[in-house]
Amino acid sequence: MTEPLPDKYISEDLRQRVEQTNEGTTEGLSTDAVAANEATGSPVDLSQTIVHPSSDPDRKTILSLENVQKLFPVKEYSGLFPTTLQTRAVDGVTFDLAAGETLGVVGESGCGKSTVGRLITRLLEPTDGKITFEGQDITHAKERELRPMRRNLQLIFQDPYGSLNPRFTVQTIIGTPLEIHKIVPKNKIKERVQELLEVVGLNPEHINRYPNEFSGGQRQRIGIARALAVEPKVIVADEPVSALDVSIQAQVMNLMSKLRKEMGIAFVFIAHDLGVVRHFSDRIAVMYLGKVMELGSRDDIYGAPQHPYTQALLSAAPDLNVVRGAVPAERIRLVGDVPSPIDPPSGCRFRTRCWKAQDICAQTEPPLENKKGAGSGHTIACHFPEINTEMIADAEATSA
Ligand SMILES: Nc1ncnc2c1ncn2[C@@H]1O[C@H](COP(=O)(O)OP(=O)(O)OP(=O)(O)O)[C@@H](O)[C@H]1O
Repeated sequence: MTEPLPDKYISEDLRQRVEQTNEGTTEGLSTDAVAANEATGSPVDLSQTIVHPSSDPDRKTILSLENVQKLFPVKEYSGLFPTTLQTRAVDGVTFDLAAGETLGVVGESGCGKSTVGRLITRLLEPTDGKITFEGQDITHAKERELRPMRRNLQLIFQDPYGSLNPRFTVQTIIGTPLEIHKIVPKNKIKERVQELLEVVGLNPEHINRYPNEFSGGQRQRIGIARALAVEPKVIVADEPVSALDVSIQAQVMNLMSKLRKEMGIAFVFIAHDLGVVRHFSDRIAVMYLGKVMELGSRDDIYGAPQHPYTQALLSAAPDLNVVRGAVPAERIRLVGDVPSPIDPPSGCRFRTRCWKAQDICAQTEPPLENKKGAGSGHTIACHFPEINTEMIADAEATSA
């Protein structure tokens, strides 16, 4: 059974923040749902408890990206002299994140998900666009200005092996951020590290162990404890469970679900697996070749997806049991490879693999906007979106 975190784990600052974050929310994540699923080891089913802050005007925006772009210079050696080209890793991404909300970011390998994560945490500086955190423009903030903000913008890495320094003990790994950000007095650091180990389900007596003395799942828990230590407002989790065994994945996901509610943390959850994202996210952004193709609530994306690319991704994952009529009964098979981000197609980037593409798709880039039949806050970048007519018919029949 998952108990709520004891009072000692939560500072007064954090408690007030959690109360503010949860104010005006219809319902939060049920820890019972987490507990029930922990017993079976399966991922959490949030179907009855999900919160959609996007449709909740009381939730305040904590982070926003406006038309953010990141170009990486790459050298090409085709002629006598190398030419410098640009990889358009992220090319005009816009979204907001509300306090306490979880936004899932999905898409195939190379679509720019990790780059978005690194831009948000300002490990990378955007080439263009604007990033705002709590109303403050941090797009080009220098390291000195970023330092106080780093506490609030934490990153959990994909690789639990490479992300922990093998020469440091757990006490140093988790204790250093506590010391740098002066979270607790120096003489209380050890005690606090032990509390954090308990919070993430590790033995506090293992405080003097080194990373190589833990399993992959345990190391990821250490990474989570390190991120939690500074009581952040936003955590970017970049494929946090993809390197773990399936049974361990469920445990780590359940732990993060519990913590995000009880500590009021907003998450940007990056994954290529639509199944993992579904269980963890309030809203989902589907990316393709550096762009967001579709953005909507969990119900929008899994119940009434309108972008052909989202439909193709869902259609390739029959285990997801999406809503009837949400995707064509016959599996959609995407042909061809993802084009190079150095020279993406004109107009709609997905058009070279899209079965609905017409001339306009090569000429005009479709904006990410609300379309007919889509709920409020559900935006789609497509000239020919698919509408779930069965769902609309059902809704009309119910209201008649
Ligand atoms: N430092 C870099 N220099 C040059 N190109 C880069 C750099 N980092 C990323 N890229 C390129 O930018 C594009 C997006 O990369 P990114 O890692 O963000 O994708 P991703 O969706 O996270 O992929 P994956 O799921 O495989 O991690 C890729 O084409 C990648 O090769």
